[in-house]
Amino acid sequence: MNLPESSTKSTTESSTKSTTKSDSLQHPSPTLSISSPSLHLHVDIYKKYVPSDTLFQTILSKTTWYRVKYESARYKNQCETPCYTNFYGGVTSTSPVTPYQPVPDYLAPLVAEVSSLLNTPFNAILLRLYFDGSDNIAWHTDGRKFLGPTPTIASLSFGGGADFQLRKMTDCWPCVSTSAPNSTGVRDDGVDRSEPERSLPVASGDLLVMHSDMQDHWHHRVPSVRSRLPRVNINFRYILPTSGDVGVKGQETYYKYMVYGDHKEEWRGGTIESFKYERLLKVKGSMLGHVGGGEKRKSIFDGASGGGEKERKTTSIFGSSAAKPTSKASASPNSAAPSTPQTDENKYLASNTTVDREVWSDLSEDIRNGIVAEWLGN
Ligand SMILES: O=C(O)CCC(=O)C(=O)O
Ligand SMILES: [Fe+2]
Repeated sequence: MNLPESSTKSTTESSTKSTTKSDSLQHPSPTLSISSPSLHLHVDIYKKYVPSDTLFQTILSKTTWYRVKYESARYKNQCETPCYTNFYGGVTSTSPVTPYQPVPDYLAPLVAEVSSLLNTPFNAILLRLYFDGSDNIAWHTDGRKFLGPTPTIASLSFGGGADFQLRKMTDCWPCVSTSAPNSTGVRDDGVDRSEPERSLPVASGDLLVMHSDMQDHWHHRVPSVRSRLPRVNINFRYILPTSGDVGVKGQETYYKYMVYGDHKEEWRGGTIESFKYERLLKVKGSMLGHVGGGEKRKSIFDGASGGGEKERKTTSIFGSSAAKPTSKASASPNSAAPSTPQTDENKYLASNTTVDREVWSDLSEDIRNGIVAEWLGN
């Protein structure tokens, strides 16, 4: 928030998304914009959008978290969501049957600021607490009818870093169908295996935005990792007020899977199990001990992506792939030994797995494009 205007926007293929709004003087430009209409891939990243950890601490101390339990209609078994959640807002606060919790006062200015930045009047937020590295969210799309055809989804991270991963779909779940234009006629899982997965490291304060038609073509997830410091994610959604019953039902679904699961009445009665961060720390805190003196960020290349799946080729723009010899920036990050000249390029390559906003901005256009092109698999 209120980042200086010095950050430089980098785009590939096209830069159709305008950031030159009338109030752009107050808003930062994305640190990085991925815009590939042919791949339907549209991601903007604002590194360190929130520069301090104050808000993170406030969220941790104030939020009531739920670990939602429900019976899966598909698998007919008891499920528990794989991280702690809560949900606020939505289109209606008046219906006696529709659940609604107002956005807390201390988060309202943030919602207003992100709404203004992205020109989207977000009216709902979804909070997730990944207490440790085992908490995760599986492959999914955020596309829902009541969010409109090309929803802008903003995702703000605090605390421990994570790999935000993307995989291309031939026809996005849940609408996998044999009648899709590019369907082979065989019903499959809809994953486009010809396209490498992407992995974007996100750190505390980073705002990641998916927009345009991306939810129809890409899944995303945050996999388990061997260790991670507690991480909070705020996801900003705009439920269309005009979406009528569909919107109200959609809102209810969010509350079901983020708040009360199959225990709506207990929630209403105030007896559903909930968690405060302090309590979690007391009960589970010792497990964080093995994180040791600090969190170890792992790139997907060293097999720490977790999730128990067979890994496919994944590229990382901020991680070690940036050091692969497909661009001028071909030295290994570790090769930035003391004797290496401290050029911007070398500083970038030496900069761990997280891009340094200043260094990235200072890289020449062709190096940035080379790295982005590599990330896109071009
Ligand atoms: O934690 C994240 O970065 C992503 C969360 C997410 O995808 C969601 O809430 O839909
Ligand atoms: Fe999501």
